[in-house]
Amino acid sequence: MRTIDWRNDRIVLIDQTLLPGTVKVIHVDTVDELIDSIKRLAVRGAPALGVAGALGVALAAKNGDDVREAAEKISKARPTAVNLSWGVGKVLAELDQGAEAMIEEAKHILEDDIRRNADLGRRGAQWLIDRLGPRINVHTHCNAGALACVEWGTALGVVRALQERGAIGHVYLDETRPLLQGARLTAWELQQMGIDHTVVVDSAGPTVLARGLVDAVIVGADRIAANGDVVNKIGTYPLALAAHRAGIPFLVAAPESTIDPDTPDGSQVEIEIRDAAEILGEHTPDGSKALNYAFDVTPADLVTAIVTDERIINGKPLG
Ligand SMILES: CSC[C@H]1O[C@H](OP(=O)(O)O)[C@H](O)[C@@H]1O
Repeated sequence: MRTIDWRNDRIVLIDQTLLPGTVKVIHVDTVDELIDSIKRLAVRGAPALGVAGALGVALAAKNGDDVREAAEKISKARPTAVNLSWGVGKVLAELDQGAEAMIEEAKHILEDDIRRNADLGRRGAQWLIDRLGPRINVHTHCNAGALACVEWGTALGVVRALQERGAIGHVYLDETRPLLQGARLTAWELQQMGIDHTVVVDSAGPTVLARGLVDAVIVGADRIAANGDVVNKIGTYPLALAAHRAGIPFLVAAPESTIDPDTPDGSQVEIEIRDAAEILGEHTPDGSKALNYAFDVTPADLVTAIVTDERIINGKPLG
């Protein structure tokens, strides 16, 4: 089952807010329904957002909507992952060719995501085996698996390729509060893959590294700036600091569509601040405030290497 797909001229997607308990496929017939699915993280993850953006513009064209207006609204649904506006822009560029051409471009982006992430997964696995093989324990953060893409993950795509080569040891993952993409989604994917894994609380991630329980950290990305700064789920930056301190590789796995050459560095990236209610709950006194950053910035000098579907980038500004 794909995370997101185009069937009978409709967008279909798994509602990830209900996982792991319920696998519910929802049908999206309007741009407003798609925007709601993006905002509430029914569909999420940078590559999946790129595909959602592409399919959303195609849907607008099929429905006879004002396509430019729809493209603008979809792009604004979430600000940080560059893939969303990338996917929107790729299909909007076909506007003059008509709705059928736009649908074909969106379907190409959908199918290409699978190939690109399989390529980057295998490239990243080989990079790790060459340095750390033959059996590698890793720590990962949030969910950068098939549920963040179409059906091949990025960080978990590397794990899947390590498994293909018999080189995956144990995977440690953190819960990733407040929406628990790690404990709910990554744990579920690893269980489906038959890969041994252990969940820790977010703040324990650096201790997992300091105690030598893993050989490398692998994470995804939502936007990679021109200087190599990596924007990813909140909690990534502390892991990069801890990896540097522990002297282990910090590997970022992302397709080329996550690289944003128009943004000079991470300080220029809009970091999504989500509703405080996602953090506050019955355990917190009324009147308490919450600051709910959804992402953070890992400076390029803490990133050992970036693996994409086309290349390995280590320690150099992106060109
Ligand atoms: C393969 S990119 C996945 C990336 O997206 C996640 O963010 P969200 O769950 O808020 O969409 C997180 O940053 C992951 O690393």
